[in-house]
Amino acid sequence: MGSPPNVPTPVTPAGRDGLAALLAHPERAVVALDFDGTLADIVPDPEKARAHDGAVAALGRLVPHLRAAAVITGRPATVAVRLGGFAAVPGLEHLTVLGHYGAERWEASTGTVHAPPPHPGVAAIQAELPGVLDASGVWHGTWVETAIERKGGRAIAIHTRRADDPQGAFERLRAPLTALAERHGLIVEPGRLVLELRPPGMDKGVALADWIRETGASTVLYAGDDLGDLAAFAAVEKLRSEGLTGLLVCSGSNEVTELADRADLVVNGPTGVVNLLGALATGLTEH
Ligand SMILES: O=P(O)(O)OC[C@H]1O[C@H](O[C@H]2O[C@H](CO)[C@@H](O)[C@H](O)[C@H]2O)[C@H](O)[C@@H](O)[C@@H]1O
Repeated sequence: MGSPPNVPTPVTPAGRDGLAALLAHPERAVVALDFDGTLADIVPDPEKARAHDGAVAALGRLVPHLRAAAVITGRPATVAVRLGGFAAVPGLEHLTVLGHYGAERWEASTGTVHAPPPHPGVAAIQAELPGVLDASGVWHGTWVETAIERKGGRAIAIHTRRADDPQGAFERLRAPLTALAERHGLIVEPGRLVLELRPPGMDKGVALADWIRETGASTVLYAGDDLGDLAAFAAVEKLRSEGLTGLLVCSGSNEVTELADRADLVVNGPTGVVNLLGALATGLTEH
């Protein structure tokens, strides 16, 4: 099957193979997508993020053609389900949402979440955090009132998007928050104007590779926008070296460039991702 109309051509041979395999045998292919910045536009208040217009509808049309689909996100799984509107959607009856970088798992088929016990370091960090932030020299102004995202007690994210100098605040907080995380056995996951303190031992690459293995798929499309997605990109690159076919899609932004350099296809943010998903769905439906 040639590429359907409105499906952009990947710039790499491996990406073109991945796309061709997905179109030829969608029943052997899986699609995995990041949430913030990929399926949802970046907004100043994390609680106000929502799936981009048409995202859920496009997924609802595409996913029934596929072996499986997943959202892999740094958000708690239930938060992504709520903000994305992924529950009880026709076509998404078997969607999987892997939250907290893969540590949590929500299944649309049952509505249940599996999660490990919270890491004790998170509570300890929560207690020490005000002192560390006060000592940073940037922790003042109205932005601080909404900058801490508690993430269900399983991680803590400090957002600088609403600071007067977002990048400056990010840089100034990075070292003290890294030291704080390390004191309590956590790691710092840097993202788009966010520093997240979270338990080690899981990342989107491990989560994606395990899930692909579980589905038995031979082709994967992965789309992401942020540094946390690099592990998933690396996992797809490794699986490709072992014979799997795959298409790496970057949801492009001017905040993060690292993924664009490694992607087979760069699209214009969540709008471009939704257009791609919709065009794939249309192509597979009309085939
Ligand atoms: O893995 P993701 O689904 O991409 O989640 C990563 C982090 O995304 C969220 O923060 C980002 O989106 C916010 C809403 O648009 C934005 O305000 C913030 O600047 C971005 O970094 C989320 O709030 C974090 O908890 C996630 O870890």
